[in-house]
Amino acid sequence: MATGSLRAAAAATATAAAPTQLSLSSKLSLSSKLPLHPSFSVSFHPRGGRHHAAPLVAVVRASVDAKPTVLVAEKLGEAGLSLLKGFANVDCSYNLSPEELCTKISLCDALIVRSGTKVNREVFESSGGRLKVVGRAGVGIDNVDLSAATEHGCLVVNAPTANTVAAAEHGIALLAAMARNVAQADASVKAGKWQRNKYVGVSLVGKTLAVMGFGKVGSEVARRAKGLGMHVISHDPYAPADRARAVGVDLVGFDEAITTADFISLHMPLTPATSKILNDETFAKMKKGVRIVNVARGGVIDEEALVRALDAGIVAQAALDVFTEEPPAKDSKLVQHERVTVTPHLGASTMEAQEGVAIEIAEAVIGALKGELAATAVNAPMVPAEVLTELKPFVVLAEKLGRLAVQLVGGGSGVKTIKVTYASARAPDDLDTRLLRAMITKGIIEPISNVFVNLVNADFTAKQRGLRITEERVILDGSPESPLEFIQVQIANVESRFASAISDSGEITVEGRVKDGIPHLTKVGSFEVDVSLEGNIILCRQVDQPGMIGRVGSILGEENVNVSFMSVGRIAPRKQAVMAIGVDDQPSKETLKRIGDIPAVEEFVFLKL
Ligand SMILES: NC(=O)c1ccc[n+]([C@@H]2O[C@H](COP(=O)([O-])OP(=O)(O)OC[C@H]3O[C@@H](n4cnc5c(N)ncnc54)[C@H](O)[C@@H]3O)[C@@H](O)[C@H]2O)c1
Ligand SMILES: O=C(O)[C@H](O)COP(=O)(O)O
Repeated sequence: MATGSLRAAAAATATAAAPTQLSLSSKLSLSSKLPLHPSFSVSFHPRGGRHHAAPLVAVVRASVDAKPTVLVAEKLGEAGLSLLKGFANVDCSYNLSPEELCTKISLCDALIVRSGTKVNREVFESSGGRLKVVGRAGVGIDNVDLSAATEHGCLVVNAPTANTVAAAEHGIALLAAMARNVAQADASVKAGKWQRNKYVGVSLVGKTLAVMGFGKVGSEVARRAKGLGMHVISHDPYAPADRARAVGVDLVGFDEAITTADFISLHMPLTPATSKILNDETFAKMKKGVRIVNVARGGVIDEEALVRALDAGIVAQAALDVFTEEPPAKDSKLVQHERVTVTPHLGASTMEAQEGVAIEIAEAVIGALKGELAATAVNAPMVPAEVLTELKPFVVLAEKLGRLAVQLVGGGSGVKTIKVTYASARAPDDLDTRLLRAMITKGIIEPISNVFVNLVNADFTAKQRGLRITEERVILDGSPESPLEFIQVQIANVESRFASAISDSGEITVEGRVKDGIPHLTKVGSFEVDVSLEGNIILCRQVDQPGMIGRVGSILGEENVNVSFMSVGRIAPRKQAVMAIGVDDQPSKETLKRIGDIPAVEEFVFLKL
């Protein structure tokens, strides 16, 4: 095999149907050079973030001559708007009907929404591939169809931190207001009444509060409730117990939480698992007289069941900021219920939070449009920023190897099985290959389709096209300074336009390395070559004999085709050899014919990078 002694071969195998969600769109790409789509280029900039891991994002940079257009479909803070205006054409169109949104979206590169706009599949389909980023100016992304976004290669980013405190404060406000009947008493006084006995409340101190979902908002609510003298427990199957313990909160099971609580405050996302998690069955288990606060999502409560539980006296009171349908029907029994306090989804609505969210989302959207990594990507895999930095040249290598391998396929058997081998001195779990796999997929699919592949949609697209990509690790001896020694891409069960590209084991095989930061092709079939992967490549198989390099070189020179690199790999002197020639320009058909006509040339192929 290639350089480096093998300590052990073969490790983890993965397929294209990997756990991350990935998909595609036009004019989105990951490579630093995109000859097919010259108006967009992409770069990788590791960006430190609040999180230890920065996501790998399919990102785009608009060309200098074309300012991107950002549609802001819901009210956004001024600070965010002015950031956006410094970079893009900004169209603030609020209260669009679904039809109007679908019409406008085909003219937009990015869309910014809050929770009031449904970004459904139709929106992505209507964008005609132009929409590259959806920015959710807030946390919950349940109004964005993530599968459709992924399938269309559209990145979704959110603003997950700037409204946390506002939501927690609103939860506490509702908790206290509910316990002391503030809203009902206020309405009563304004109606000219003075009902001091009717609005006797309950105290919070010493009561048990169950925080359902110990994430950003839930933990802030817990901290504040502790300050009010409440006994706080929490249910969150995914939260680390030590983080809860640090706040003085015990994590408990779902049933324990709902059966022991005097107050239940909901702070989990709306997912299939949490949908209607409070229902007839669970209300029946609660303490009689329990009080419920919901500043998460309306859908986590079965609202009809809540009305029944209120009427049955199981639930004494509820305070709700969010509803299954927003706005709820005017005659909603729940909203009109005497013991229910409601607000119109105001959790994030403080001046401070809205300015913060606007800046957070504007930065994320601009960053994504510029080709930077988005720290808040929702539908792209997460890989630590430092890993991205060191993988950058291998990312380019990976795409180019994919591009070369697929162009070597001939006949009509169809590409189905791709094997990628990563040779590295790193331990298997110390090399994240998702980005590399995505780029190989891009390299393989783009030359043979009109599909544009990026990190968001690579695995999805591969799966859709029935490509089976297996990954194998070769563990090399030596210094693990560099993340990778070489990458080998093999396409099995196919014929080749260039028979010499078929290795002894029967697959089209190309292998490459990074030398001084530049990707090189170092093996074709069983032939060792060395040509930098820049420009385009001519591969020639000939009988090894003096003067061949000169003859081919002079034909290219006469036709004004600039040669950047040449290398010959041979089995033995005077036997067959493969010459790899890097050329800056695309040679004309006549030029290629002249090369093919050289008597010693047995086969040749021109490959675009
Ligand atoms: N009303 C508002 O204006 C407003 C403002 C901000 C956030 N929110 C909503 O509040 C919720 C929480 O936001 P966040 O920023 O804290 O999110 P987060 O992701 O930081 O926290 C959510 C927590 O819920 C937990 N969780 C997931 N499934 C669960 C389950 N089945 N049972 C219990 N816990 C579960 C997760 O482990 C996580 O710790 C979201 O629904 C968000 O949309 C509403
Ligand atoms: O998920 C969120 O961030 C909150 O529900 C806020 O939604 P909003 O941006 O529509 O106020």
